[in-house]
Parts: sequence; C-alpha cells; structure tokens
Amino acid sequence: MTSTTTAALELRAVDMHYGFVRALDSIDFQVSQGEVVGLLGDNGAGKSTLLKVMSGAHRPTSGTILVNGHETTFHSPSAATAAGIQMVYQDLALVDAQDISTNLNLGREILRKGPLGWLGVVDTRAQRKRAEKELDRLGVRTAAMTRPVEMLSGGQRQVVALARSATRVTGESNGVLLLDEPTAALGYEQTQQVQALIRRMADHGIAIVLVTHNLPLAMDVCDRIAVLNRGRKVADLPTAETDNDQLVGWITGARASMFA
Ligand SMILES: Nc1ncnc2c1ncn2[C@@H]1O[C@H](COP(=O)(O)OP(=O)(O)OP(=O)(O)O)[C@@H](O)[C@H]1O
Repeated sequence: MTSTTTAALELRAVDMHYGFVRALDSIDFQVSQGEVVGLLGDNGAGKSTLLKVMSGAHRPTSGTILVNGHETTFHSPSAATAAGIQMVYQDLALVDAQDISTNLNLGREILRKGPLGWLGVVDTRAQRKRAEKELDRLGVRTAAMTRPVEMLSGGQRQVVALARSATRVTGESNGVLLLDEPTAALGYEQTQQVQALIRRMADHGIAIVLVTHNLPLAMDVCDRIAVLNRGRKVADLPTAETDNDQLVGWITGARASMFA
C-alpha cells in the first residue's frame, strides 16, 4: 500500500491479554477499500481474538484502532457496525424458515401503510425489489427470492449471509467485512462460489479480512496475507510475493519472522 492511501481499518500496536495469556502482542494490521487481506495462523495463534478486536466484540488491552484514518474506540459490535465494520460468523445467523428477501432485509424492513392507514405492514414487494437490486449489484444469482433459506445448499446460504453483511456495511463508505472461515463447511464448488463473491465484493470497494485455514483459497483470493504465530505477526506481504511453503513455515514457526 502506498503512503497516500488511508486504510479503511488499521490497528496499531494492539495487545490483548486474557489474564496471563497474551493472545495478541503488539499487532499492526491494516486493510484498505477494495483489498482482501488473508489472516493465517495455527490454532490458538490469535486470529479470532484479532477479529473480535476489529469487530468491537473485545476491547484491546492497549493499542489504537483507526477507521478511515480516525482514531476510534468500539464499545460494542453495534458501534463497529455503525462505523461500517461487520463480522460474518461461521454459523451464518440466517432465519431458516424465511425466504431470501426477508433474510436480506432483516433489521431494515421496508414498511408501508396497512389497511387502517397506519404505517406498519412489511412491504414485501418493495423488499424483494431492493434485495434483487442489491444481489444484482454484487453479481449474485440465487434461487427465487421466495425460497426459504432452509431449502438452500450450504454454499447458497453462505452467499446470502455474505450478501446480507455486504448490504449492511455499504453505506457512504464501502465498509469492512470480517470473514471467519467462510468456506469451512463447504464443498469444492460451493467454495468457488463464495470465493468469487468475496472477489466481487472487493471489486465493489469493500475491504475484506479473511480468516482461513485453507491455504489455496487464501492464495487465490487474497491481495495480501498476514500470518500470526503465538499472538505475534510474523509475516505481512503481497500474495504475489510469497508461496505455499513460505506460508506454512511462518504458520508452524519453522520460518523466522519477517519482523525479527
Ligand atoms: N476467552 C478467552 N479466555 C482465555 N484465553 C483465551 C480466550 N480466547 C482465546 N484465548 C487464548 O488466546 C489465544 C489465541 O486464541 P484465538 O482463539 O484468538 O486463536 P485462533 O488463531 O483464532 O485459533 P483457532 O484457529 O483455533 O480458532 C489462545 O492461547 C487461546 O487459548
């Protein structure tokens, strides 16, 4: 990244302690609009903790968080969402019995006047129209809007969940999506589908942090990759400048830190 670009989200010297456990040790990290940054590391390396700090679920023990260059403190996940930063959880949090459109519009329903003239009936048609437009913009082709999401495949459900998160962060700025293992439960084709959507979302200017244990996925979809090892960042470089063996070396600790 050039010095003229302001990161959408930046962490400076972030520490996170759980009692005596130092889960994050002086982490510097940044992601810019339109960029996909992979966050790799072995079990217990600190990836989830870092995502929790970025999503407002945890307050860091020390360090600074900047959103679009402005220093910020998140007191809750909703404060982070209001700042355009949204965590997408593995378990998706979709309402199974409801259709795609209802799921995409959850929490931001369009209301119209009911039979007695009071505002308060969900405008299903307007909601469907908006959902179609938003999916279209992301280049997503899904089953009919009226299909309950419980009838979708794992990959389609993940696509709906990602699209829903994207609609929540794309306001005036393009927002930041934090993805925790979005393909963990998916087969090959479904992973391809989700991978393509991640790329398209970045092409729309969304900044994306992708935590994954799937190295080929990270190599394919990420512009940049950072590796954590026991709470420290040991590598951070453009994907084009690294390879599978190097990354495995940093993940396992066999390779010395770039920053030592
Ligand atoms: N709530 C907690 N209380 C105490 N220690 C914790 C807590 N959450 C995480 N830790 C510790 O912090 C360290 C980092 O854990 P974290 O879950 O962030 O790693 P991770 O890279 O996400 O691992 P995984 O790939 O297994 O999910 C580990 O040593 C873990 O045991």
